[in-house]
Amino acid sequence: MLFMVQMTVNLPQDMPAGTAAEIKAREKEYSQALQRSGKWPHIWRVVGEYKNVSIFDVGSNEELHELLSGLPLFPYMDISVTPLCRHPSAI
Ligand SMILES: O=C(O)C[C@H]1C=CC(=O)O1
Repeated sequence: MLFMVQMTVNLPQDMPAGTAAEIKAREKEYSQALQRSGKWPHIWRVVGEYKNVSIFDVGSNEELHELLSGLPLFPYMDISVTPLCRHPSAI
C-alpha cells in the first residue's frame, strides 16, 4: 500500500540546540533504516520549508501509523497522509 506523507516540522523556538541536534540525529538514523528496508522509498524536501513529501510503501494503515508515531520528531510534526493507487494512465 502506497501513501504520500507530508511532514512539517515545528521545533519549539526555545528548544536547546543540543537537544534539537540529538533528536535530528536519531530521526536521520530511523529514517535511513526505513529507506534501506524499502518501506520509505522517497523523501523530498519542500523548497523553502522545514517540510518533506515522502512516499511510504507499507502493508497496512496500522503499520504506517506505527512507523510514523515512532519518528523521533513525531511530537514536533504536523503530518498528513494521503492513500495512493496506480493512475490508469501510468505506463
Ligand atoms: O527533515 C525532515 O523533513 C524531517 C525528518 C524526516 C526524515 C528526517 O530525517 O527528518
